[in-house]
Amino acid sequence: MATDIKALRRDFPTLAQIVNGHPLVYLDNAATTQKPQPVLDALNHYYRDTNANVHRASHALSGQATRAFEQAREKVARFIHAPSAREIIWTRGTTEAINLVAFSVGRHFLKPGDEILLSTLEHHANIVPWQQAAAATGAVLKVIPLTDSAELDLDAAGALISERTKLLAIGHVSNALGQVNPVAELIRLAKAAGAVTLVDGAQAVGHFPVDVQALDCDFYAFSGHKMFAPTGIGVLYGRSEWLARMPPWQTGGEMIKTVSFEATTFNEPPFKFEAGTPNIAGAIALGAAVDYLQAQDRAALMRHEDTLLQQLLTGLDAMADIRIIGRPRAGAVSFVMGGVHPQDLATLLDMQGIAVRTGHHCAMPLMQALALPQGTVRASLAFYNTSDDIAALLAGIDKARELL
Ligand SMILES: Cc1ncc(COP(=O)(O)O)c(CN[C@@H]2CONC2=O)c1O
Repeated sequence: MATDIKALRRDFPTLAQIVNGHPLVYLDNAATTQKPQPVLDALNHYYRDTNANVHRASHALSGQATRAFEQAREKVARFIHAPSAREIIWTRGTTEAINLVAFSVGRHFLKPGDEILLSTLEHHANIVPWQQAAAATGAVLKVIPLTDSAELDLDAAGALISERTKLLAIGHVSNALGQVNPVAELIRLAKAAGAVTLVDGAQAVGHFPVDVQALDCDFYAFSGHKMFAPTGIGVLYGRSEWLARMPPWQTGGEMIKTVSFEATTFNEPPFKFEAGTPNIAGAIALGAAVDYLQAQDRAALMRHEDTLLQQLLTGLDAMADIRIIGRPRAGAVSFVMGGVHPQDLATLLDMQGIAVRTGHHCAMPLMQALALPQGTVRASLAFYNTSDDIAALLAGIDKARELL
């Protein structure tokens, strides 16, 4: 049965807008995705019907809120095939998830001379926390270079991995170039050297199924707002053996067992890592986003997205003044138009109702490596985009060219 994309689009109210006198063509999904009505309803239902704080329930509303909150955790565990919901920690997003590991693993277990292995493709959220951990511990960063086609150089990665490699932090999908990294192979190589492995999955979970057990990573981080859920809620999956060893990174209420002025004992994971009142509505709505995705034929949606990607790549390739950067395979396509500042092109596209992103995409080291000081124009897809959206973008570029 073909997936009816036009019917799915009706689930996303924001897509029906008119922008600058034109129907919205939303191609900035790598920045944040739109939210389906069931996710919006879940937010509203919590605040309208079951609003209460969670855990330590002493009344009916709090019991309902706690059950919904913990059911959402169970849903996320199943969504990424984690062995247990106890390995699912709610965070504000990918950035906070990575900071948690950089603090509770990096700063507590790294020693002078230890090596943290990153890649040139990383988002700042998967660079700066490790830089801070290295500065605090005397560990050093090692960076996997790019090939001539701007892809991660797996051979170079193998040569960089040694007994000094104590932590690998790698993006699953590049937010800037839409490249899918060989994370399973990198994890295998790093684990063989005895390293801890973290995957930044921000740009993966909204596009294809993720299986943390198949990947065999120790940590997997992602944001709800990249997978059709609200902002301010994200997930850190952590292998239970590591969560048991890690000290808490924020302290206060919820994350304790006992407190006295003499000493404090901490709660068990995941609660040890969830200090204070959590984003209850966000977590429940993330659970609703998981339900929504799992009710779809995700293989069909992936085929649809890939068809759109090929349509876009073919159209851009046919333009003599457009250069596609890298080899995009999921979500995002970055390109430059000869001699035109990316923002100038994006502004002319916005005037036609077409939303794209420009600049360094929080990947300054990547732009430096690619000698793109002005960054790129990035169009990024989701399953609710259509062939008409791609055609509108390509026509919009042609029209912008006439105005430049
Ligand atoms: C690969 C990757 N890692 C980490 C993050 C940080 O996520 P949070 O902001 O949710 O913590 C992002 C955000 N993507 C940025 C946000 O806007 N445009 C982007 O490409 C990302 O794409």
